[in-house]
Amino acid sequence: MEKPNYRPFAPLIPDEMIQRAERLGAALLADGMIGMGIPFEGCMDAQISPVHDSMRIVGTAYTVSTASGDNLPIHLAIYSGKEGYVLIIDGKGHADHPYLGELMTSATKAVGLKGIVLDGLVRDKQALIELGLPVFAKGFMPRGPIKKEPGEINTAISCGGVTVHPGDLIVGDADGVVVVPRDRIEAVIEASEKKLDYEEKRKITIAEYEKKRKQGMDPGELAPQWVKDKSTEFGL
Ligand SMILES: O=C([O-])CC(=O)C(=O)O
Ligand SMILES: [Mg+2]
Repeated sequence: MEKPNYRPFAPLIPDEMIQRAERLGAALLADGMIGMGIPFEGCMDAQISPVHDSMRIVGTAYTVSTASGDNLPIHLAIYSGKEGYVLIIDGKGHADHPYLGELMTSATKAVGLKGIVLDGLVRDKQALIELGLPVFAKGFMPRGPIKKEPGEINTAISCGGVTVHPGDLIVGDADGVVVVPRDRIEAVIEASEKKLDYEEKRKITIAEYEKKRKQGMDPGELAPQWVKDKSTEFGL
């Protein structure tokens, strides 16, 4: 029998980059990908959402490919999992069975993996919330999974409409999941940090405007420069 396509782990993304990405979150990283030619700014399909809004994940991609509700490859990937990686599962959007639940998520947590992103369904929702390990999926179903084929591990996959290579940066939070290609991480983080500076300044301007207005003072202008430029362009 032909050996399954199981590849070695990509190196972990350095801690310094992980910490910078943690401060940014999914939306700012998606902004950082604007204009870089990365399809859909690396954003997975909106149906892939956290089991609980408080769940946040930042880590290095460890990929699995499977289909038709078959969770055998996911079991095999979990038990050879390593600390610091995020399990990214291409479940082909299968909607007739869930792929995993409480036991597999506890095992994922036990081996030190940072969480799970799955293009498919899960079960045991309440237990997953209590476990607290970040799990991102397309929804829930109580039915049992299937166990059949070995699938693939650590190959390039598609998850939520985005290509994911082992070693890519994965960031998920209440807004959804973004994938930053490995060779673009530094450039994307730098662009996202610039956007964060802009947003922090903008929040101060908005708060000052509100305070002055409430105190009966002239609050000045609220529209940012780019809106004023657009207004001029349209003769407003
Ligand atoms: O039974 C399974 O394979 C999936 C599941 O519910 C669990 O991981 O708890
Ligand atoms: Mg279960």
